[in-house]
Amino acid sequence: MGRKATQFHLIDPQTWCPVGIDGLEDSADEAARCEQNSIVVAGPGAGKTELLAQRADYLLRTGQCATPQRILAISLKCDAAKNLRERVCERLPNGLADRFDSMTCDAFSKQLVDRFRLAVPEFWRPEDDYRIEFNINESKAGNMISNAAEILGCSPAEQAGISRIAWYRKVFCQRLPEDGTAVLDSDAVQQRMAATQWQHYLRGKYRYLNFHMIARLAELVLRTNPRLLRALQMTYSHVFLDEFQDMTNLHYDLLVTAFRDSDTVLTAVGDTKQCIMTWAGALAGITERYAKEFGARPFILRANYRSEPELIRIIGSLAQQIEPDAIPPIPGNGKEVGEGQCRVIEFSDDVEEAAALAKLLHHTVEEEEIDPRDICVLCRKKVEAYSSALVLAMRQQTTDIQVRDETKLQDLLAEPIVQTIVDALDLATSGSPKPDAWERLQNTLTQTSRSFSSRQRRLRNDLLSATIDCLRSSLTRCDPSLEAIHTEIVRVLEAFGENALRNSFAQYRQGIFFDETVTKLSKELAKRYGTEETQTLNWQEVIADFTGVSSIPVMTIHKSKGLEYHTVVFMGLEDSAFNNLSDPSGDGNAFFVAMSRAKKRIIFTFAESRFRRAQSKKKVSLLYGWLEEAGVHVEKGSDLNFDESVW
Ligand SMILES: Nc1ncnc2c1ncn2[C@@H]1O[C@H](COP(=O)(O)OP(=O)(O)OP(=O)(O)O)[C@@H](O)[C@H]1O
Repeated sequence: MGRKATQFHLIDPQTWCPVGIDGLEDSADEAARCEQNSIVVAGPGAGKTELLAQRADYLLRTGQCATPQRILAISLKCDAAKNLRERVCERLPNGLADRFDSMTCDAFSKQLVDRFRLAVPEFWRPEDDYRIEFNINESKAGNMISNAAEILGCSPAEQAGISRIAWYRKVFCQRLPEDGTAVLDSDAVQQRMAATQWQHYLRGKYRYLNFHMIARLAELVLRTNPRLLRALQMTYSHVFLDEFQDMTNLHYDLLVTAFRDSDTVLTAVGDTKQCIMTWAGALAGITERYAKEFGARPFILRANYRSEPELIRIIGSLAQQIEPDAIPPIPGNGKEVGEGQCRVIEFSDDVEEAAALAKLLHHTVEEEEIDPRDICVLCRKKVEAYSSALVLAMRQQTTDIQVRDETKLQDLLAEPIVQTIVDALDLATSGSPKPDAWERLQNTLTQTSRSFSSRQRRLRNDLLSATIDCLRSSLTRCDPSLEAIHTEIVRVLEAFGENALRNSFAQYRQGIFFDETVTKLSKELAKRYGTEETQTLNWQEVIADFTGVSSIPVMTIHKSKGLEYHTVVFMGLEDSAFNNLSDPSGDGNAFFVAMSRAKKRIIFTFAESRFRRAQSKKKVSLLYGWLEEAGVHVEKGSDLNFDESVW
């Protein structure tokens, strides 16, 4: 079953052509082969992620990225990094795909800090047992100031005039000076408090860091260690930056230190209209700044390969509302006219809305035979609350298809060890062959045994096959207890070697994230297998329920970035769902992201009463106006006729 090591013959750049698609539009083809820093700006569905996957193929197959050099792809979210890695692995054989590292900005920063912790200047050096704490954030700045003031013995007057958010941003989002001791001695009280609070987190009783701090430490370790910096630049001949428009100043600063003025070639792709991270510090005007500071060659793509022509027309109209000089997209498949549907439906309340949507979704799956995973329900926020009535209404349909809040599991499902464990359980309990699962396990085996001899690799492969055989019988007898399920999971981890897994994936090298992930997975599986009312004692059902193969995902717009679906339903085009329409670059862009996830169909809903409260459309009239301008008018839910096809 194992794969043979394969020799690759490099191909001539002239003879390379895109893999798995008919072709690239001219400027995308040029960008895929470009030998200098570049910035590719394109609308939704233009194939920006696809272009990166094709460029990886080009660079590795033609030897432009020559052994032992590697490509580093940086995304903002785990599932985007996973999506890009999968697209590359689908195209390239193992020996080449191995040299493609796809990770989030946070994972990249953390990997640098963990691997080179001892090279961090002493004042800022974290202990090796630090933990990640998401609770260290701007909203806690007041507590941090009080804590630092208490340690320093500052008077209330000294704390009084400090603006909390500005202080937080200064302390945790600006470059660290190499010598922190000097800051502790400085006259500036805010700086002293900052250095004191850093020390509190680095050396206090509990050692916690957040990802802002980690990004800063990563930048510092590169800035203060030229040999390390050089090694990084020599390792990565090419760097890809996906969803560049959402990059924060922290991440941008890290990039500047890491790769500006080096031979590493950077390719950034992005779309300013999809920038929805302003709240998280996305850098205004980042594309212009990058183009200037990195001397990047610009490319503009016009095609939209995702959506049907009617939707592309509406997306083009919205794009021009957001950016008046936006270039209208053109259908990538050459279709001039075709399907595509955008509707806005107004309901009297959320119960009527849920009943109608349940019928529509049921119809889409059963009659149109659309895979539930190719449908998505979006909310601006509070997924659980917005979808609760729909969840109930779906349960009343005569179908197994359910909707489920994907926000809770999306990150867990994107974890490589979770995929590995689930694949092993699936292979052991399925009655049919699962070539994809086996292939993924083999890839993990390759990744975790890079430093092994071929004999050791063979042994590992045999151990994996034996583990799956063993699971086949042990799982059927497994007790419905958390401990018993955890034991089965540990068997899978042992087949790869826990240390080998930890060392192969940056996020698991340090701290407790590996153990936390395994525990979370055990709990999720146990919950479904047998410890609650929903127990099944049937592993295939447990796996299907956990991975959600037959459920329609509900998620926030933020989580849907980079994804695409046949049908998208956006629930709640209402004032209470949107906070910030006075600045259309926030909520307006989010609305644009939602609109552009659909391949064939998007429905927006409004409920006059939701959560038993009257809803209004005053602030969102901007968005209704954009739709109206594009020729999309509001329909009444009560006019829908479910006896005929409502589509
Ligand atoms: N050259 C191409 N030929 C055919 N299909 C393509 C091509 N490029 C991309 N696609 C397909 O179009 C869809 C959108 O591509 P992709 O996700 O790469 O776009 P994107 O620009 O990253 O989108 P977004 O920014 O909206 O998330 C995908 O299904 C992809 O497989």
